[in-house]
Amino acid sequence: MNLKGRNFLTLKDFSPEEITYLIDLAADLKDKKKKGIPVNHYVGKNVALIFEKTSTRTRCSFEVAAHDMGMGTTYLDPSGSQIGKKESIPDTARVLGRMYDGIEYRGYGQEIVEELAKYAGVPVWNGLTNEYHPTQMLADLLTIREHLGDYKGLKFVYMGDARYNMGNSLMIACAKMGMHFVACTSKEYFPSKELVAQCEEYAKASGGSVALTEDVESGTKDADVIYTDVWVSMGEPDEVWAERIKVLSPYQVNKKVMDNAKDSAIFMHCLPAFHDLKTKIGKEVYEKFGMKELEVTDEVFESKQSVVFDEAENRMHTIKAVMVATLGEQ
Ligand SMILES: NCCC[C@H](N)C(=O)O
Ligand SMILES: NC(=O)OP(=O)(O)O
Repeated sequence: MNLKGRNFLTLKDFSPEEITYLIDLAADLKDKKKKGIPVNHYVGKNVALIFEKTSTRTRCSFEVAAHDMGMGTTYLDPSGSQIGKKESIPDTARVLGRMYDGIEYRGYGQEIVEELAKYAGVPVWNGLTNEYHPTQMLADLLTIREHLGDYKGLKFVYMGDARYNMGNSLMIACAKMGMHFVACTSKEYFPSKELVAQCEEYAKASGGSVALTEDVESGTKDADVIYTDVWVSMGEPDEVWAERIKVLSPYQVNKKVMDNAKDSAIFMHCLPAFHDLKTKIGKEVYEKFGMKELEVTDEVFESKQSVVFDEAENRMHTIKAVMVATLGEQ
């Protein structure tokens, strides 16, 4: 399989075979790293990492993966560059494309990363936009495969805000890989009709399915995977907290939800998660709304069924695979 020169902007652009190839490659790179076998023949290559929103996992994954392979990295945050203020995206893309072998972008609208890719002339990797989070998908797919084996026929339930980057991307990933995706949430947080229709087409080809429900009992019954994400995403105004808590509280992942799923079910979350009072925002939310736990209870987060730190680790191995594949296996 040759993905050299390709951008990685959304999983919509990749066939199930290409996705499987990237996951296989990530599993191989992970195995090599664990055995201490170096994959460091990318010396002389350099990548630019643009973050217009904050990050722990994505930034660290790109940096560790690049450094493991002998590459140089430059981190650009919104305050440290001209991007979007003095300099347009097409100009930025053409400048960085002359110096770097690949560019990661995390920011707001998907159209920004698409425009960057149009002008850069080198592979561009989407490190999260409002609409999609494709590198997270590869980590999640690798994690599911490690814990549950084959994807085909698994019931995958996403609870919470299903019309944003994580809900959208997981629906695409599940539909492409033959899983039965269920968005279990209030109907105002269902994914868009257009994306649902597109995913139904993917599911037809893969043997999967897409369903939307407001009913927690039937939605989570016998699930293999229960997934959730923060109720308020980066870049959204603080004012939405009250409404989100009111509408999404019935869709919190708690013991009752996990007990309704299969005994073998796993709990997943892209992180960061609000499951205790150890964060600044968590404390503020508690003071304002009296909620100690939001999208997931501490009990579930810390349970044996929780695979959230496997997902976090797999961000690095899968991002390494994306870079290897699109820069060219050497
Ligand atoms: N770290 C991933 C966070 C995903 C979340 N929906 C956000 O956009 O903030
Ligand atoms: N899951 C994820 O994207 O984490 P960061 O926001 O820390 O990069």
